[in-house]
Amino acid sequence: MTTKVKELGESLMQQQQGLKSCEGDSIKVFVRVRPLTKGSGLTTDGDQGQCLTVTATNTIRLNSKPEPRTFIYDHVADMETSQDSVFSSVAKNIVESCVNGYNGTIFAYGQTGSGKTFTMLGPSDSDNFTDDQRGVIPRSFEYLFYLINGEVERSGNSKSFLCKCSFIEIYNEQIFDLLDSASASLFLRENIKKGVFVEGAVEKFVTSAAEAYQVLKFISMLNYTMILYWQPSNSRKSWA
Ligand SMILES: Nc1ncnc2c1ncn2[C@@H]1O[C@H](COP(=O)(O)OP(=O)(O)OP(=O)(O)O)[C@@H](O)[C@H]1O
Repeated sequence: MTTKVKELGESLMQQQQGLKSCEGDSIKVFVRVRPLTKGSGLTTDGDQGQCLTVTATNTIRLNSKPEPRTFIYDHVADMETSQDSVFSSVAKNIVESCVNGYNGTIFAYGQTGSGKTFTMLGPSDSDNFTDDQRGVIPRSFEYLFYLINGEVERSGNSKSFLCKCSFIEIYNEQIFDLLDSASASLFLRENIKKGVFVEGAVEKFVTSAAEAYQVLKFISMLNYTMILYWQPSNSRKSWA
């Protein structure tokens, strides 16, 4: 337990040092503390002392020895925080900005079993488009199309939106198209009109949250794990 607390402390320290170098608030860091679920090997095994405590909506106290340490983030979700509440604090503003013409990224990072897939997609054994526990991605699809439909209605159909989605995997510093498993690795390009883009990646047109979710389901059926960033050396992966 002590080693675990030390490792966690070092990891939190590194994250905080990274934060200090970020100017302004265009990058926000949210922490979610996952519950100790039965059967996952992540219970406290009789030792009821938890290695950290959420002391405020933006603060974690690490119960380290000899002194506890406090870390501050933009937002901290505790073990009881619902999927809906995580969506509201993490993704809602980004989806709204997106409809107003700004780029946005939501990136989940954490060690294996820490809850990235649960947070981003939902429980592994459910239909994550209808489940109450569905995660940030299906909720973002729904909210995006809710906002789009509202805009179109308010404009008396004079406004229209075009939505396309791509799914790519970055593995060993190569980019692969998950919507075209036959394609060779792709290249990242940049131009004035499009900004940064992946040349040749398949783009699927979608007109509703349900359609966007069907594309996501297609990827899952192919047994891909939607890994957009992968560090094979320590088997950590991230969702974006
Ligand atoms: N906040 C939570 N509430 C309830 N269960 C959770 C929560 N977070 C994670 N879990 C459960 O913990 C287990 C591991 O979570 P998950 O698969 O999301 O981790 P991961 O970070 O994606 O792991 P990996 O990197 O190995 O794929 C799953 O059974 C998931 O349902």
